[in-house]
Amino acid sequence: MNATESFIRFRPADEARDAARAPLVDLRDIHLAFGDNAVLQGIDLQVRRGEAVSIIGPSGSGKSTILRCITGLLRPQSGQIHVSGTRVDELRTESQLIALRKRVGFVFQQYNLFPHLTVLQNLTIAPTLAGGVSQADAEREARVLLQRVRLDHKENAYPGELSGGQQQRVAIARALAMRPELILFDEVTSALDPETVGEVLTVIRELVSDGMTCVLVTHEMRFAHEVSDSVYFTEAGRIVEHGPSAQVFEHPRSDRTREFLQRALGSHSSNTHARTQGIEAPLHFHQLQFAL
Ligand SMILES: Nc1ncnc2c1ncn2[C@@H]1O[C@H](COP(=O)(O)OP(=O)(O)OP(=O)(O)O)[C@@H](O)[C@H]1O
Repeated sequence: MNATESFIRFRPADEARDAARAPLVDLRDIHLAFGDNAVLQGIDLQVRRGEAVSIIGPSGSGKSTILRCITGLLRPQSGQIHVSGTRVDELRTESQLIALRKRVGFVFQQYNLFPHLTVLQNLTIAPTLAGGVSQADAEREARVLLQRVRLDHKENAYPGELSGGQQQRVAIARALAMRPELILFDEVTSALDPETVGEVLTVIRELVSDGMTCVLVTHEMRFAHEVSDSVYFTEAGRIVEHGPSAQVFEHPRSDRTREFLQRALGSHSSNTHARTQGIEAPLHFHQLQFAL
């Protein structure tokens, strides 16, 4: 695979065959408590390469905690976490955790951009400092990624000069700049004005359709239904239901899932299709490879 292909992240056939055998993310019987608050009580969760997986459920049910375990920010009291062949729950040193986080992108509700750096500098700083990429290559890739999230005209702007949706798209591009194997999205639209939610969802939808492995914690139920290959419904630290998106959303087996979805979909006025009209025509990685 040459540098361009690796950056674009198409999945060759042999990788797809390997992926069918071993999940990229594999959580087995995870237990985690904060003091006497048992937050995760036997979580089993798998994500295959190229899959989009959503974790949905009531507030406080442990969704964000699961993501933080995957990226090594939290260590469970028991259970195993495998990410791309690494036993995350056994990592001990800071350098091991940094190496993991280069491979696992994490986009939060808060954008956490460096306010004193331009958009382009926000994208190049980690690849050049931690990724061993030359400044010229980092800038070239950053510009492609900014085109990818339709912010190429903002490369010299500072985060404070951007809308929330634009800042979140920079945060997604910054995660991509590390060439992660997967990206975790933790309620990335929750803090946005309604009119900018659609532009962020459009970017995520395109990543999913281009084969980026994604784990989404979201309250955007219609979006989760649309983009996910599989869905986990959590309640009180347990997986109550898991299955293909169509099954969980259209034919939930558990009464709790059904009740939750009725409430969430009923009370949520968003219309995914309407909300994704926020930005111009989709631009895909396979188009961008010619720009590299
Ligand atoms: N650092 C922490 N210290 C103590 N308790 C915590 C910590 N982080 C999370 N919790 C608790 O763990 C539980 C699960 O939190 P978590 O954020 O994973 O839920 P969630 O399903 O993502 O909720 P929401 O949808 O509201 O974001 C909650 O009871 C929360 O208060």
